[in-house]
Order: sequence, then C-alpha cells, then structure tokens
Amino acid sequence: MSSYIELKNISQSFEMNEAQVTLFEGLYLTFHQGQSYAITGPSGAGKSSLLMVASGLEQPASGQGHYVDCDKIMPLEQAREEIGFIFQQFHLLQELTALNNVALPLKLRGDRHAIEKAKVWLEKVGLSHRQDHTPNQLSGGEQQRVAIARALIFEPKFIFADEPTGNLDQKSADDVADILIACCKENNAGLVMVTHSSALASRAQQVLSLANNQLTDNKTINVKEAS
Ligand SMILES: Nc1ncnc2c1ncn2[C@@H]1O[C@H](COP(=O)(O)OP(=O)(O)OP(=O)(O)O)[C@@H](O)[C@H]1O
Repeated sequence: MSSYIELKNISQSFEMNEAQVTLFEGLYLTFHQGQSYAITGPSGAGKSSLLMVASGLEQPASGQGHYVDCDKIMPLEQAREEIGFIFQQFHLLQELTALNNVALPLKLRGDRHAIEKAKVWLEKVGLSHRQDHTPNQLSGGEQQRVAIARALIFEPKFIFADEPTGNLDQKSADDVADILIACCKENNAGLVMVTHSSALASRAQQVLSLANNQLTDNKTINVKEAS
C-alpha cells in the first residue's frame, strides 16, 4: 500500500512589525506517494512556507500534519527518512565532487555501497562524465541534476521541490523537469513542487493555487481521492 501525507486544518501566520500576517488558514490537503503536485500563486502568498509545513521542516501555527504508511501514522517531523528536498539554489556542498555530493546522504546513514549507488544515480541524471567535478565547475542545470540524484538516492517516498527550475534557462529548466519527473516516477515517489513556471506546473497531475490565505484546485488529473 502506498503512503500519503495528510495535513488537517493547518494555518500559518507570523508577527511582522507588531501585526499578525496570515499566510494560509484552515487548509486540508493530502499528498499521495507516486503522484505529482504543483503549488502556484503570487509572490509572497506563502507557497514556500506551505512547502516547509507540508514536509515537516516547519511547524504550522495551528493544525496537524501526518505521514501515513500502511497502519503506521507519525507526525511529519518524525518522517525525515521518507522525505527528500530540492531547492532553487541547489544547496550542494561546494568542497565535494558531484559524486560525493550524491553519495553523502547514504554515507551519513553508514551505507558501505554509497559510492557505487551514487555512480548509478549520476548516470540516471546523465552526469557520469562529470562525477569528479565540484559544483563551481558545473552549470546551474547540471548542479540541479546532481541535487535531484542526491535527493532520490535514499529512496524517499516524497520529494519536496521549491522552485526547482527557478534559476535555470528554458532549455535547462525543461531538461531538469524531465529528469525530476522521470526519476520520481521510477522511484514511485510523490512529488510536490512550488513553482512560478506554468510550463512546469502543467506537468503535475494536480495544480493548487495559493492566494488570499486559501488554496484553489486548478487542475486534477488521475489523483487519488483523499483517504
Ligand atoms: N519565519 C518567518 N517569519 C516571519 N515571516 C516569514 C517567515 N517565513 C516567511 N515569512 C514571510 O511570509 C511571506 C510569504 O513567504 P513565502 O516565501 O512562503 O512566499 P512565496 O509565496 O513562496 O513567495 P515567492 O514566490 O516570492 O518565493 C513573506 O512575506 C515572508 O517574508
């Protein structure tokens, strides 16, 4: 049985200049493993904040998020092993080669086959020939492909991606989108992307738009009903 992430009645707000700023309020959301989702909306609407809450990296002001797998239910912040991240700025370690960046999550888990597995993943993202290069020797698109391999190598059930193509030209953005979607599909990982790109959003099965504290469903294709 595939897993899912369930958010119930979540709200997020911050104090700003002694005023309370609400980003979203009373949202109910379910993300299923193996499905793809895009969150769009105007700048400052709170998309990244929603991604942080939905992935368990930040706590909501109110409401709850759970990761559900078979009969196992756990708070999102305890589901770190099941969730991988991709960021607009790549966030690779500059002193490490592409190969060692990809291998790092497995090395940290004590996997003795980390380097062999990282080689396989670099091949999947088309970068075997750049394995000994450091991030500053790679283009933006290549760095993001390394970040995709690094995020997927420990086979998380979900990938959360914040503007994964935001720093790239159109050609690199298309290539990165192809690889990201194909790799998530191959791993049967759920993919949740925040993006300003209508081209990238259109490739997701469900497109949600965040504006004025609320989410609107703009497109749903073949997404399972919320459990
Ligand atoms: N921890 C925080 N404390 C105070 N304000 C915050 C915090 N995190 C986010 N904000 C504010 O919340 C608002 C929404 O930020 P967020 O980055 O989630 O928006 P966004 O929709 O992703 O924007 P963009 O499309 O421009 O990236 C911003 O005004 C931001 O400054």
